[in-house]
Amino acid sequence: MTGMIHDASSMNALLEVTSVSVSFDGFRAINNLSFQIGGHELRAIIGPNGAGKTTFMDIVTGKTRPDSGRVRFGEQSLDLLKLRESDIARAGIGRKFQRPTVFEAQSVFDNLLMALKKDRSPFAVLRHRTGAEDRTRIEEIAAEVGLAEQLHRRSGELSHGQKQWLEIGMLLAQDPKLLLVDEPAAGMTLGEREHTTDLLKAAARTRAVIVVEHDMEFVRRLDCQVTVLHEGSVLAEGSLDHVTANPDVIDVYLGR
Ligand SMILES: Nc1ncnc2c1ncn2[C@@H]1O[C@H](COP(=O)(O)OP(=O)(O)OP(=O)(O)O)[C@@H](O)[C@H]1O
Repeated sequence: MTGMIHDASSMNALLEVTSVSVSFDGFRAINNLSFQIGGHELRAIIGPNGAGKTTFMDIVTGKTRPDSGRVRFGEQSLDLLKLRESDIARAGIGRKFQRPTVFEAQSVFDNLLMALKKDRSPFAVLRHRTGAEDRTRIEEIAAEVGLAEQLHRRSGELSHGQKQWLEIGMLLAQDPKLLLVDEPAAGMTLGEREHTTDLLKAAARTRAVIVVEHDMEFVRRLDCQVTVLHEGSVLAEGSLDHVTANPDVIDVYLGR
């Protein structure tokens, strides 16, 4: 039965990581890791410090090359290990780092416009007159991330949470098929966290979203499948209740 479930999911997988390992100075940060995610899925990745969460994202985005294993992406089953970081981004994988990197001197609108036009040269963006289509798309994205009322504010004036949403909006402007988000709840107020969960859930209706997060309450609110990493491998997978009831998970992660 397990085999059948595995085959069925692998047919629909957007990202398929198979038996990947990487060592740094003889230390195995990722150890025979396999992982899959479907096209319209929200997934949380949790695990203690040093479990390999960041290294996993580095491998998927092409920042780190594994020593062995396979990483396939998309309908054409692209071999990501053959692509450069920039080509992987262009193939549809967006990554949000913990610290927001918006252009603070520019308005929210201009930040979104720049993200929308990212594939064009900077000169083309400068010469380009914002058409009605761009304007509509920017307004849609702003509404989606909860910044519809802030479009003409300078980004530097936004709260920490709003800057994070703007950056998620900038990634959405690129229309990625897979979005990787690193600890989005860090430093946010309760209200901001709630809005962030809604936003990520909505984004995952039309794409795959992987959220790496330490905050269990936040993960609970995401209400999605959870993958627990430990020592560079998948220790458990399933609903949050399922994985937190797993004795191995309790031992290595929650029991500390
Ligand atoms: N470039 C590197 N050189 C040497 N060791 C590394 C390197 N990158 C990661 N490591 C080691 O690999 C292990 C996994 O690290 P990683 O940052 O992926 O874990 P993590 O789960 O993201 O941890 P955290 O929750 O603390 O961010 C750690 O022991 C780390 O020290």
